[in-house]
Amino acid sequence: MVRKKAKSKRMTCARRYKNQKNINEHKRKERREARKNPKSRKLKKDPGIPNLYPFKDQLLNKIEQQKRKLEDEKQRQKDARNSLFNKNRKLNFASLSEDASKRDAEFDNDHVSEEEGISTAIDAAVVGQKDNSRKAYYKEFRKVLEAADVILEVLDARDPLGCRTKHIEKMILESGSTKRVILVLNKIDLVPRENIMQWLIYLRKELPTIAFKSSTQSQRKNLGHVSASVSTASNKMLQHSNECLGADMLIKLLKNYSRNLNIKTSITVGVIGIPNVGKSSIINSLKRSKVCDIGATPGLTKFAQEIHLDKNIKLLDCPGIVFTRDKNAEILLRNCIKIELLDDLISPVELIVSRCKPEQLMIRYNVPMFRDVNEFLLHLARQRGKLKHGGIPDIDSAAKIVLQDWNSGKIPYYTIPPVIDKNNAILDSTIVSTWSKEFNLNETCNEVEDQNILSGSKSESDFDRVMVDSDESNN
Ligand SMILES: Nc1nc2c(ncn2[C@@H]2O[C@H](COP(=O)(O)OP(=O)(O)OP(=O)(O)O)[C@@H](O)[C@H]2O)c(=O)[nH]1
Repeated sequence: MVRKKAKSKRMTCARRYKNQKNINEHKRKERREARKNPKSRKLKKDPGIPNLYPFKDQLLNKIEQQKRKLEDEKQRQKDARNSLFNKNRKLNFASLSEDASKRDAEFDNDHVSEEEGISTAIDAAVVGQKDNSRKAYYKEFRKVLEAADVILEVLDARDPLGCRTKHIEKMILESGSTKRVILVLNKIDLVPRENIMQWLIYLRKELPTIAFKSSTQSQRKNLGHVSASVSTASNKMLQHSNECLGADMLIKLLKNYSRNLNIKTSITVGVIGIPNVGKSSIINSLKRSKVCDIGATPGLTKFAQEIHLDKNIKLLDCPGIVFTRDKNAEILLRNCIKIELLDDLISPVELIVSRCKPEQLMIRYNVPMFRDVNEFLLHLARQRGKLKHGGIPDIDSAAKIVLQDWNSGKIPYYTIPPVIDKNNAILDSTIVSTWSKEFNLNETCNEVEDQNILSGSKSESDFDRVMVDSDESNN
């Protein structure tokens, strides 16, 4: 029997193109229809098991049992993970200390004596947050701490004490190791210059401190530096510039240290601080190119990253860590916890509203007079079109807007340093004088250089300010 030859499906190009065009047109039409009538896009609801099905009860029981079994299994795995982690935590200390002992035996001894303090930190870093990655961040943080010769502790100039981790500083300094700590007061463009000067005086009583503004330029390479030696007049023009300020002074300090200690190889400089203070931005500014990812979301840096600034200086970027279990409104205002992880968005906004003048918020958000935070958020939600089904104002979305503005500096705020109390000082005041020679502090970090850096920044009279109490109790 002769088999009939199958008909070829080949067609002319013209026909194929025409078919494709028709298909595209059809899909476009479907999309348009779906946009016009979103309900039609919804998946059909599962009708469930029909009542007439004779074994409905048995089937439902079986499903229920399976569900319960699955939940039990999940809980069991969770418990096992937790107990394993608790067991490992102590081991981690031992192994980390072992590494440290290779570098510096004394550091290790003190570290063990500080176990209580660090344990609190690790608890804080791991427990009580929905973000479990903090455990990994803490490990990276320890690595940086142990590898660094000089540690740059980055503080947000708007609330330096709120960002400071004094127990870590104390642990490093009292370990008797040769590690040095420099405080970097970043984001000075968000604070009036008089206030920065006050903070520099306050902080320099305990540790070398420099004022810094990271570059916020968007290009990948050739990020600009402004030298402190440029004239005051031209610096004034930099008031709104995106270029970096203070990099020269910082590099000079590090080079002085390397030269004075006659270090032939490179020095390792660890950059630490709570999330979002600008650690990665500082590294990018020093390197003059975008070598680290930066962004307004806290917790962007996830691993320690090594960057070679030049043959003498190696920088280590570090994930930011919050050293407290507490999640009170004060801490939330430091932008160190992701807004998405907050259970209560209203309390921090309430704190902001209580600190701002009502007129300030009314002008900024173009809302009418309000009596309390709820009324303010209702106005704002309506004004910004943040509405839920049925036109109900979405106050959570409105609260997010306010928190984002607070953190990005659109609502300007700053803190005043407390009165210097020698009896209350945690760090020994002799530290600065001892280190002064190593860093040539008197030559590099003096008032004239500071004035040069700050001459372009805004003065107190230009600020419609919000005053915040300087609170370090949570660190
Ligand atoms: N205005 C201003 N903004 C800055 C400055 N430095 C950093 N920022 C901004 O602050 C935000 C956080 O900067 P990052 O460098 O990502 O901060 P980080 O400390 O590395 O953050 P994590 O990776 O979360 O630990 C970014 O939106 C930066 O643009 C500064 O000097 N001035």
